[in-house]
Amino acid sequence: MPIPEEARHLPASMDDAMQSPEAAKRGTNCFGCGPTNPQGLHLKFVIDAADLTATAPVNLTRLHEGPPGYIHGGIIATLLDEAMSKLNRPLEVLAVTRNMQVDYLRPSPLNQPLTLIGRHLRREGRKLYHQAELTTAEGTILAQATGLFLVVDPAVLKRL
Ligand SMILES: CCCCC/C=C\C/C=C\C/C=C\C/C=C\CCCC(=O)SCCNC(=O)CCNC(=O)[C@H](O)C(C)(C)COP(=O)(O)OP(=O)(O)OC[C@H]1O[C@@H](n2cnc3c(N)ncnc32)[C@H](O)[C@@H]1OP(=O)(O)O
Repeated sequence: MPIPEEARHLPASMDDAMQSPEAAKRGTNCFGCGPTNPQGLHLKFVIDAADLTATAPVNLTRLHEGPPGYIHGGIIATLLDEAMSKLNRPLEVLAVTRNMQVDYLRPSPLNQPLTLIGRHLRREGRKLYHQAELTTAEGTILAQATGLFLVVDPAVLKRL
């Protein structure tokens, strides 16, 4: 399966490196957004390259339950991390999470349409500062995170 646009973490300049069948197989297996990962969250992001945001609808079931009726906190952190990581492509960088801080403001319900959004705040050299939120359909913020992502040399891909 070719890697769909919403499942890409790499800058467009690296698309050629992801053409081989093996790279495409690995590139569709991300736990957050990979369409072929049977255990994955299958998030589908829309990227706004002008605003530098990545937005995805979320509606999880008991498979990801923590407190009864609510999303597990570790899964919430995953959602927020994933939303921030999606900013690689509009920023034209390869970057990975170095540090993130999560604030769980309210319990995040299962079986309800929620919105996940990642936003780029600023860049200082190879340090990218991002922010992400999980909100209700009405816009109430349930959880938020700030993240430090570090730009890495695209040559690391060859070593993996
Ligand atoms: C992890 C694999 C790496 C290879 C990636 C290749 C392909 C990846 C493909 C797609 C990539 C994108 C995402 C796909 C997957 C999932 C999506 C979700 C995102 C993730 O799930 S992604 C996985 C989790 N992620 C990691 O697995 C990172 C493990 N990690 C490392 O691989 C190293 O850590 C690295 C290379 C990042 C940096 O290593 P390094 O040696 O180059 O950098 P160093 O340590 O020198 O720090 C540099 C400057 O950051 C400052 N600094 C550090 N910590 C700070 C803090 N807390 N607050 C403020 N500043 C801080 C220092 O103070 C220094 O600052 P200064 O330069 O000013 O002195």
